[in-house]
Amino acid sequence: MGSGKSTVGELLAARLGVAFRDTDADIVAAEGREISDIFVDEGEAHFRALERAAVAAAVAAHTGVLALGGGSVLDDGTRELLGGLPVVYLSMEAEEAARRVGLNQARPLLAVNPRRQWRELMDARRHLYTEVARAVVATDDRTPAEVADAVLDALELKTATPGETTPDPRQEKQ
Ligand SMILES: Nc1ncnc2c1ncn2[C@@H]1O[C@H](COP(=O)(O)OP(=O)(O)O)[C@@H](O)[C@H]1O
Ligand SMILES: O=C(O)C1=C[C@@H](OP(=O)(O)O)[C@@H](O)[C@H](O)C1
Ligand SMILES: [Mg+2]
Repeated sequence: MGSGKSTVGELLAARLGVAFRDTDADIVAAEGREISDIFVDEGEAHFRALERAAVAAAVAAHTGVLALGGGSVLDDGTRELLGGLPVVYLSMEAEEAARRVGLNQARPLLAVNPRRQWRELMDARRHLYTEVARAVVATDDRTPAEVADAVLDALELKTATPGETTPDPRQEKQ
């Protein structure tokens, strides 16, 4: 959570000239409510069932860049579906995670003690991210645009507009 899957995924799709999709956004759109509300109303197990279906639908139908939620790899079937696909694990250290998502209420699994919860989740999941990943890209000291460039390098992908660097959305807003 917070490594930049949604942010970098969108930039990467723009660089490649392909569509972007995010399974969390698919779930929110289909359910008509926020992820935190799904967790509160029906619990994590229900969210995981929605997520499993959302990932399967997106992997079957989508051509382009797909951002998953950080817990989707917990599902055995999902990890199988990802086998053979160019999956990128965006990594970062706990300190950076706390800076990025520590005060953000949108992630129910980090609601109480973000730094500790993030560490515990990573300790339980790191091997799963490594298992499904074709490439691992560290994000700590990189802007989202630099992460997108590193992903392109790691997967040896060509951009739709060669020679152009990815614009940094935070700079564009100023
Ligand atoms: N490389 C980065 N450097 C600094 N902040 C980042 C970086 N990547 C993402 N962020 C910020 O961190 C937060 C979480 O990013 P997000 O893309 O939602 O992560 P994820 O989808 O992996 O949970 C957002 O506020 C985003 O702007
Ligand atoms: O890691 C997790 O268990 C989760 C990650 C979130 O997505 P991001 O990884 O995009 O933050 C979201 O799916 C939900 O809050 C649960
Ligand atoms: Mg996300």
